[in-house]
Amino acid sequence: MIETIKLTKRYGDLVAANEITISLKEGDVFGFIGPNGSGKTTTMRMIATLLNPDYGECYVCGKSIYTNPDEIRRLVGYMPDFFGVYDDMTVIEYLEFFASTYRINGPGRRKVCEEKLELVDMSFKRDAMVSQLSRGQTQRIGLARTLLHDPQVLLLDEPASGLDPRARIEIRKLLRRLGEMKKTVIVSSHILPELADVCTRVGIIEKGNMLVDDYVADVMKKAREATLLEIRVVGDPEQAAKLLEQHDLVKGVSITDETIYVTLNAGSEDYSDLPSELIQAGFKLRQFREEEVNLETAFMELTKGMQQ
Ligand SMILES: Nc1ncnc2c1ncn2[C@@H]1O[C@H](COP(=O)(O)OP(=O)(O)OP(=O)(O)O)[C@@H](O)[C@H]1O
Repeated sequence: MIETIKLTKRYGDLVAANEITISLKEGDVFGFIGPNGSGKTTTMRMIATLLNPDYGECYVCGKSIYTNPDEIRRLVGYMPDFFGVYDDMTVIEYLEFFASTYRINGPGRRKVCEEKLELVDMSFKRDAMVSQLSRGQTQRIGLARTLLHDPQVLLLDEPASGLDPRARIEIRKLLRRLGEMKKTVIVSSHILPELADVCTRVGIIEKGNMLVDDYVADVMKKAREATLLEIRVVGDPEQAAKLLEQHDLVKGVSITDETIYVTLNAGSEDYSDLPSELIQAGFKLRQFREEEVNLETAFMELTKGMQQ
C-alpha cells in the first residue's frame, strides 16, 4: 500500500529526511514517532505528493508519486498538524463544502458527510458552529474531513496533539477502527506510549534518520534482554528462590521485599513449567507475573547511543 524507497529531502545543508524506507500493507497502522523537527511532516508530505523529494521513490497503492500524483491524491487522506478554521460555518456545512471540493455532489453528499460525522462520533454537533468546537472536537471534524473521499491511505500528522487525556483515548479508538476497516494509516506523534496500543508497526525517526522500524511486539521483544518474572509465595521466599535458581531456564534470582525476581535466560519465553514446579514443591503462589516492558522503556533501550 505504501512503499517508500530511500526517500530523501534536503533544505540546504540540512537533511530533513534521509533515505527513509517504509513498507506498509493494508490494515497497518504505523506509529511514526520522533521529536520536533525530526522529519515526520516532511516524509508524510512527500508521500502525499505535496512536497517533491530530492531523491528516492514512493509508491502508494502501486502508483508512483512522480508519474501518478493526481491518482495518489485521490487515494490518500492527509490530515495536517494544523488546518484552517472556517468560523462562519456549521459542522455539516463545513463537511459539505469539502465534499464538494472532492466532487462529491448531489443527494449522496449529505449522506457521506453524515456517515463520516457518525464515524468520528460527532453527529451530535452537526449544527454547531465550527468556531464553537473544542480542540478535540475540531480534531475529530478534521479527521471526518480527511475521510470524506474514503481514502485507502491515511496520513495523520499529530492528530492527538493538544488534546486532553479523554480526547486522546477517543482518537486512539478511531485509529483502531481505521485499522479494522483495512485502511493503511501513518500517524505521527512525538509521544511514544500514546500510540503503543493502537499501532501494528512503529517507526522511530530522529534528525531525518529512521532509527527503528518494526512491529510493536518485536520492538518490545528486542528491547528486553531477558524476561523478568515477579513471584510471591506463601512461606519462605528464600527456599523458593533456591529451587528456582536450579532451573535450566533461570539466569538469576534476587529477593526484594518478599518478592522474588527471576531473570530468565535469553530465548526462554515458555516458562510455564516454573509455577507448577513451585506448587509441586509445596509452595502456594500469591503472585506470578511477567514484568511488562512498556514502549517508553523499549524506546530508551533501542535508541541508546544511536542519536547523531
Ligand atoms: N520549508 C523548509 N525550509 C527549510 N527547512 C525546513 C522546511 N520545512 C522543514 N524544515 C526543517 O526540516 C526539519 C524537519 O521538519 P519536519 O517539519 O519534517 O519535522 P517534524 O518531525 O514534523 O516536526 P514536528 O514534530 O515539530 O512537527 C526541521 O529541522 C525543519 O526545521
